[in-house]
Amino acid sequence: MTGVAPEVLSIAGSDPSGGAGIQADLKTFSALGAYGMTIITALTAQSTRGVTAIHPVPVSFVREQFDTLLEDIQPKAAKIGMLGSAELTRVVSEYASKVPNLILDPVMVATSGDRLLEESAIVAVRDLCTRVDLITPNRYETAVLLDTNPARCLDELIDQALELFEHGVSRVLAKGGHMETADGRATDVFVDDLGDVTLLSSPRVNTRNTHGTGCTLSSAIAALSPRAGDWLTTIRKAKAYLGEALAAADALEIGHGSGPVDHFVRWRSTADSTVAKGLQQGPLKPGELRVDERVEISWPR
Ligand SMILES: Nc1ncnc2c1ncn2[C@@H]1O[C@H](COP(=O)(O)OP(=O)(O)OP(=O)(O)O)[C@@H](O)[C@H]1O
Ligand SMILES: Cc1ncc(CO)c(N)n1
Repeated sequence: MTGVAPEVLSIAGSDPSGGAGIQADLKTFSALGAYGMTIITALTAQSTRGVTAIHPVPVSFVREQFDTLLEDIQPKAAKIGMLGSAELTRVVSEYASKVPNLILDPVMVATSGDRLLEESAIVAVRDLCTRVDLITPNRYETAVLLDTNPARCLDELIDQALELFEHGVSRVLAKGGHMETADGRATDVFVDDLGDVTLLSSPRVNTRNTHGTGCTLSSAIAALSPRAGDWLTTIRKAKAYLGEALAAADALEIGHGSGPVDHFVRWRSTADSTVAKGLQQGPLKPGELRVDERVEISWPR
């Protein structure tokens, strides 16, 4: 049965501050018109300032969540975020073949610098990378997956993304959010299933409020993948959405650390003329709110 909103699943950890993890994923799914569902792998005690504790969900209960959900609902796409441990990574791997359009964000460290994946889980994460349709590692995660040093420039990031592809990963989006480039842009490297490389570059938003950008991007790709067409188009649309959410992040004023992006920027800028006006008049030029292109969905529906 196909309804008005594709069923999209987030397999991830909880962030009580609402900017990353399953909370960010559900907001992103909703903002982009998908029907969001979750399988929770871990609870974190976390704020915009950092992570103070992690409480993993028992492996048997993660299995129970999968079995119960999949008996009833077939997701049209899913994203995998925080896994925490090797055992949880292996359990999620068992279910990888049951979900189409599967995206793995190999979360290792939070924006605050706190570890979210045990060192001993890396081998299992490498194996999971070869069982999904797309992986979205940042510069640091790309290096850990390859057991090498983080790329110092775009050329090195391209080489590393291609190396992951050669190791049997279907598609790679190596994110350059953490890399300083001379042109001051945020550039990601996409390697498609034929090994062809496309650079996706967007204006760098000058903000410290980047908590959950990685979660938001992988969720946006999942939310759009059942409808947007090919992977490159889907990723472009997801980056466009994230660019707008990032550009509006400062206006949210949430927390005292690295705050979240504004997942509902599109709703706000159409529904609330005061915010729309603020966005136009803020430090950003209006044209910079658009990254590559807009997603062709109207909101509110
Ligand atoms: N300041 C910025 N301006 C514009 N785009 C950005 C900025 N920072 C990150 N991005 C983009 O956001 C996406 C996420 O990239 P990033 O490298 O920050 O991922 P991440 O480290 O996994 O995120 P997180 O901080 O949530 O763990 C990428 O597409 C990247 O290019
Ligand atoms: C639960 C969770 N998942 C992922 C991230 C990465 O941003 C985070 N900070 N928290």
